[in-house]
Amino acid sequence: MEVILKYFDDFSATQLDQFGQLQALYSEWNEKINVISRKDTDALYTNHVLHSLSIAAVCPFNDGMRVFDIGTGGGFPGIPLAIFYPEVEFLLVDSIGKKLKVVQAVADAIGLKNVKVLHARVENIPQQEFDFAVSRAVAPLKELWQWGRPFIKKRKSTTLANGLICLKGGDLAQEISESGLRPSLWPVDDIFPEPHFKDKYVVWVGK
Ligand SMILES: C[S@@+](CC[C@H](N)C(=O)[O-])C[C@H]1O[C@@H](n2cnc3c(N)ncnc32)[C@H](O)[C@@H]1O
Repeated sequence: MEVILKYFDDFSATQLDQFGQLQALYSEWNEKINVISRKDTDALYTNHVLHSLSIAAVCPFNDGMRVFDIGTGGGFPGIPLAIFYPEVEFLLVDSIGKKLKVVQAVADAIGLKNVKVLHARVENIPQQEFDFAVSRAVAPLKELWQWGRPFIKKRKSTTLANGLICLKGGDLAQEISESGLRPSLWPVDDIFPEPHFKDKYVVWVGK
């Protein structure tokens, strides 16, 4: 938990309590349903919570926005972002129902009111409007954009135009070239200088 307080110092008591409960909740649930690598549960706050919050550091969301998380798995980046932005509405989508059971249980346990989960392949979700799609470790950029784009309202409502913000690692040159897109990239270790974030990027594509 200390690692997130190194970088953010204005959380409310509710947010501190919610972030603080994640360790025990994910340790308990991960024993039953594997949603994060077992070796990672000890590093939950760096590898999962802070990593998710790099999206908030790059692109501040406004109150009232709607954001969907493509392939949220156990709730990343959606759950940390929903704690961070209590006035933003989040839809967390995954095709594996048992993972969403964990997400719903965590959201209920910490009293998150701005999160809904949807068990579906993202290609099949009913048409609706969002300001941003977020995603981590799900699919190549080309596919993420094909899936997310139809749902995103075209407008500039914050410092970046509405679009897709995803977390990716490694050498992205080929993936970007195959996508035919011109995304902007921010190295996560420029935002949060922690060794775990070497070669990890926040990637934004605007609509
Ligand atoms: C490697 S996991 C990453 C989970 C989470 N985003 C994280 O970073 O911890 C990929 C997740 O994407 C989901 N997924 C893959 N393709 C999907 C699709 N087309 N629609 C919905 N979920 C999908 C999988 O079920 C899986 O839970």
